[in-house]
Amino acid sequence: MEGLSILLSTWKDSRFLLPRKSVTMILNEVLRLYLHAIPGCQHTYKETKIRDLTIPAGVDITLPTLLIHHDPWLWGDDAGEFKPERFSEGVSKASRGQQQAFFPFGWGPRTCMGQNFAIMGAKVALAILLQH
Ligand code: HEM
Repeated sequence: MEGLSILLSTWKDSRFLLPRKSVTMILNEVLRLYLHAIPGCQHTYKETKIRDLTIPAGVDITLPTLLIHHDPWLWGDDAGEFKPERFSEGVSKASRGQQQAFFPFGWGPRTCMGQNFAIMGAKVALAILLQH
């Protein structure tokens, strides 16, 4: 699967060619603003240290993805607006250098296993929508 640009390039009218980078920007912005997935929840089975933070055993930990994805300090005063162009120079530039502020699929060893499958499905859906 070569992504939306290939799918649409089979269409004769070049007005509908959407660069692959733009597709990524659009999907990133959708995942940033409208993520309704329940954030991953992890559990400490023993006392756990993360730098200078000590978390006792038996704690459920989750991150407020939606709040972080909407934080004006990270994303700017237009954090609530749909602006795919904010991702034109990558995630880091869009989020004041805080690459880890964007985590629609979680992070680390328990990151979403279906991430690539989900993105591919979204690209196909977008292509079908645009074709019609
Ligand atoms: C846009 C769509 C999706 C989003 C936003 C999403 C998001 C997430 C998030 C936030 C987690 C938790 C990660 C963590 O605990 O740090 C997760 C886990 C997981 N996701 Fe997804 N997901 C999506 C689609 C899918 C699809 C399509 C599949 C399967 C085909 C899938 C399979 C899984 C599995 C198996 C896990 C558990 C991984 C583990 O605990 O090791 N996800 N997903």
